[in-house]
Amino acid sequence: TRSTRPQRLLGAVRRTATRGDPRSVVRAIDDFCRHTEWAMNVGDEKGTGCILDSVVSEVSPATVLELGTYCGYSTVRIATLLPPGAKLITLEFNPDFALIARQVIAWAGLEEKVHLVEGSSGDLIPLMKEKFGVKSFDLVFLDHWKDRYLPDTKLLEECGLLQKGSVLLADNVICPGSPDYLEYIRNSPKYRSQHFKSHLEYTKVEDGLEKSVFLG
Ligand SMILES: Cn1cnc(CNC(=O)c2cc(-c3ccc(F)cc3)cc(O)c2O)c1
Ligand SMILES: [Mg+2]
Repeated sequence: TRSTRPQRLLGAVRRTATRGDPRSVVRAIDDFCRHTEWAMNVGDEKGTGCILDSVVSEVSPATVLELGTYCGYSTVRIATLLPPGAKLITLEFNPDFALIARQVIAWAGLEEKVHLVEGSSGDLIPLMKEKFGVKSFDLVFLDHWKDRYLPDTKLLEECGLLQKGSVLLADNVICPGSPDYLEYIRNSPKYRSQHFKSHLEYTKVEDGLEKSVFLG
């Protein structure tokens, strides 16, 4: 049967990226998605040097939560920039995506820094403290189902997983969009938000990321 897009993306990584070199893995996926087949990776405009990379470097987080692994592109981008000893927990609901992402993360040589957990964010977030020994997250990257951004943010608050200064960075707040999340986070006295205009990965379609600092 025909391969899936994530399988073809993994093939491109294996063919063109150097094992153990995360930058070459990111470049291989960007090249594949720009020239061969689009895929919903945050991409090199919202990723490269501008927003995602600069926020990660600025926060220099000890603990990161990523919601929505997909093929592991942003997982590799973020993990590459983490200080020694830092941990990234990434949640993926789709087992097929998770299987590909594990191989992409392994090819990049980042298994030590990344803990990929399969399951729904709604089920897993309440387990972060007891099962994963997390006190709180310094950075949360939201990139999963857009209608889960708001409920999962409220869940993170309720579970005491955000502390003063924790940063939430949400992809796709314009396209596909997450209007209820934007409405909440921009009007809540518990957050200070900033919008970074950009484009949908590998296209000219308007998109953007929302960076929100939890004020405690
Ligand atoms: C199935 N699934 C598993 N994970 C998810 C969560 N991610 C998205 O939905 C997502 C979608 C798009 C997008 C798709 C089609 C289109 F025309 C325009 C935008 C872009 C992104 O960056 C995304 O993160 C969906
Ligand atoms: Mg996205």
